[in-house]
Amino acid sequence: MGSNAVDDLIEASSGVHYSGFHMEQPRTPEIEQPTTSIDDSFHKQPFIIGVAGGAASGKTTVCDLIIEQLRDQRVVLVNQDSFYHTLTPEELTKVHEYNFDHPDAFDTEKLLRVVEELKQGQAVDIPKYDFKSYKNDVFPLRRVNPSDVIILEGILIFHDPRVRDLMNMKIFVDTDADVRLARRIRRDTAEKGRDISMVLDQYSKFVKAAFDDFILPTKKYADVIIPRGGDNHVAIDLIVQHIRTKLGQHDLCKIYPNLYVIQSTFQIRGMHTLIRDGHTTKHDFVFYADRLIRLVVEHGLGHLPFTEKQVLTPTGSVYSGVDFCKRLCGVSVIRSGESMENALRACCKGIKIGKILIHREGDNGQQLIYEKLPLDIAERHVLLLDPILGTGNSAVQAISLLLKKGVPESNILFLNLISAPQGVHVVCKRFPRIKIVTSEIEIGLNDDFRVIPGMGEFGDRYFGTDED
Ligand SMILES: Nc1ncnc2c1ncn2[C@@H]1O[C@H](COP(=O)(O)OP(=O)(O)O)[C@@H](O)[C@H]1O
Ligand SMILES: Nc1ccn([C@@H]2O[C@H](COP(=O)(O)O)[C@@H](O)[C@H]2O)c(=O)n1
Ligand SMILES: [Mg+2]
Repeated sequence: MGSNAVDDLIEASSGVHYSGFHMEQPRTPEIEQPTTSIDDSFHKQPFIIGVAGGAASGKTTVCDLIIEQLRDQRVVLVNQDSFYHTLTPEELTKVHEYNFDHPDAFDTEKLLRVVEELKQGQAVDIPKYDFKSYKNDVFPLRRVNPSDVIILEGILIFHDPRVRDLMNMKIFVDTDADVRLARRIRRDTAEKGRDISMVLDQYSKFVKAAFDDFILPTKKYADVIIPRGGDNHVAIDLIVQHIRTKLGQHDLCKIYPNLYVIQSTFQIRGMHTLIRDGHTTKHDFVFYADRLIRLVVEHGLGHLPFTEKQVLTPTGSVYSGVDFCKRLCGVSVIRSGESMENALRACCKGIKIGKILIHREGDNGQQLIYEKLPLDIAERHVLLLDPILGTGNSAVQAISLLLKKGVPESNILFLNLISAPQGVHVVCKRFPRIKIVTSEIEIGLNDDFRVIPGMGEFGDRYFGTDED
């Protein structure tokens, strides 16, 4: 990847470009401080999949199977059929001469507008097409919300390069012509109110030729070709696995391989929704923060080294497993980091936990006030605990202290609940060998260097010091 591409990625992943922002720099009035505002332009880009193939090849069936397997993701299916032009009264009188398999039969400009809006994070109204009346203005329109995954499906969805360019993954469903025709006869007679002779007539006049002239030539654009459509479970499993991997990756993970964002699920989103809600009670805040912390800790422990170990089970069989890394310690950044200690203790019996207190002076200065660390910390893997990574200033102080105590950089795992891109850049650039495990990446920082959207003062909400 060229340096320009990396810069572009950094800029995109930060929401705002902080080219003039350095942690050591005093905040001088003459330097205009960048502001990250929660504007509509920032949102995670959806993963867009295109599914093409001949009519009745099994495209919709394949899409349904992908959606079913991606059940904990927000997925929306957009059919190219919805963008058929409504026939004029004149065209309606000669409907048997109309070629529904030609690229001009579709309103591709409208399709592009709709997908662009969804990409921008806006809800859209999609027309509903009626195969019996040949109209696409059937009310009510289909309301579609922005989603993590958008699937664009249709016979000619790879035809227009502008639509193709929107796609992160292209799938071509490859089914023999005789199977397609047989399925088409069954489907169109059962569902579209046509008789066999009409279906065969349309097939020989338009469908077969259009497949050879327009659909088959787009097969070369596919990343994955699925023979046997919905019957090909191996292909569908592999596709779903790939989508999951891509969805779990924040853009920042592509820049910093040591940044790990735990894979989002509706459960995780739900817990975040609760702890971010300013109206959530202290009791609920603690409950859901604890659940999330436990997930982050468990995920973090997965990055520790292990040794292979075999044990004898009560049945007398050998089980080949692994032995946990024993030389561990936690270090919490007082005060918020202390909220993560219980989860660490619950996972690692008898773990030693040290403490660091860093005082924030104004918005920039960070001063180390107190430290109490195990004497043999240099021989241990350290799980550094702080629920929020904001500017990265405290993290840099804490990590610098651990390094001074002789802890190898690669033995430090920094665990937090939320990370601002600015903090990630600061920490990962300065300490490229430490690992950061977090549950969500934030939009950025506001004028006061507070994480947004954030969740307010974590320590106050967790320990109840914001209540009367
Ligand atoms: N593997 C399959 N075996 C049998 N019938 C199938 C299979 N895949 C799809 N069908 C049937 O064939 C018809 C066309 O499938 P569909 O998925 O709607 O294709 P497309 O969206 O490509 O037109 C549907 O009636 C569907 O139920
Ligand atoms: N009024 C219409 C519109 C389209 N068709 C046929 O539908 C096929 C595409 O839909 P798939 O779900 O099979 O991809 C295409 O072959 C058109 O001929 C139609 O018959 N009537
Ligand atoms: Mg279909």
